[in-house]
Amino acid sequence: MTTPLIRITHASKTFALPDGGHFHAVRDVSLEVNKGDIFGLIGKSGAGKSTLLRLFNLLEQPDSGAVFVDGRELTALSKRDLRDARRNIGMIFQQFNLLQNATVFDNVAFPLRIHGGLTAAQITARVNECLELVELSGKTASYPAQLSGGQKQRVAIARALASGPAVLLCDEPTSALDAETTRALLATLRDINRRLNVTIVIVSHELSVLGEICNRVAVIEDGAIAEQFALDDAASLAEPRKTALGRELAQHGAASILAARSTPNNADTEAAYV
Ligand SMILES: Nc1ncnc2c1ncn2[C@@H]1O[C@H](COP(=O)(O)OP(=O)(O)OP(=O)(O)O)[C@@H](O)[C@H]1O
Repeated sequence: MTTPLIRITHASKTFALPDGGHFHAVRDVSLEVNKGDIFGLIGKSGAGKSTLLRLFNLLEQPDSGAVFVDGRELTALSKRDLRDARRNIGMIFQQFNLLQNATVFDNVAFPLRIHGGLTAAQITARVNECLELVELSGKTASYPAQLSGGQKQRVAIARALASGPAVLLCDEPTSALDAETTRALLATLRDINRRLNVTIVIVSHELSVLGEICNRVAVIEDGAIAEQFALDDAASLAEPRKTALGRELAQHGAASILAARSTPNNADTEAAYV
């Protein structure tokens, strides 16, 4: 049986507006993400995707509701314990958010140094391991300004993975990248998910991005989950969809399943067993 690694129950988030009013960015959202999932959040601009994602590691505090990650209720932790729990949740952003005056090595070492507990030799070994993972071993001494967008995002991924998290949150990770770099970055994320068993939650407004790597998606409309379904399951894809985005994603998923079936290896497997 699959276990939920992340569980959000009845979370809501309201922002105060300058005119004294309030804006409900997230409305009573409950969802579960299973261990090993690549879970996508899609929706129009302003639908509340990023705010919802930022509730996963409490970068935004919900007004009500609870957030559980890997068996701990984040919403019940002290500041100190939350800092500790966040080592289990890496995050990357659309604009990479690297330290501009630090080298690639120091950017990746940053979370390890602030959390303490590791020797300089252990930090060096871990940083090198993470940079190897994202194929940037040759760039340790470079500064962010000397890197391409794709390379910057790879440094951000290495930094997010440095503390060995179970979860990686990705907020529009490919929006600033061209199509080819996007494909390569998605392949890296898929590899991290499979090889390291890191559960990924990814926000995007690009259908092709989520269709490419997610096994499960939720469509966000007006701060709430309009629908969610599996993209890798033909039965789930065949069910009627409530939203236009859901319909398009389901078509994308169905096409991917068909394409996978018609690749020579799978055709051989089918021929051998059917
Ligand atoms: N700190 C804030 N204060 C006030 N309103 C906010 C704040 N953060 C977000 N909002 C509002 O909440 C709504 C949801 O924002 P959010 O960034 O979560 O949407 P999104 O679906 O990720 O959009 P996009 O795809 O454009 O990034 C928007 O209308 C936004 O203006």
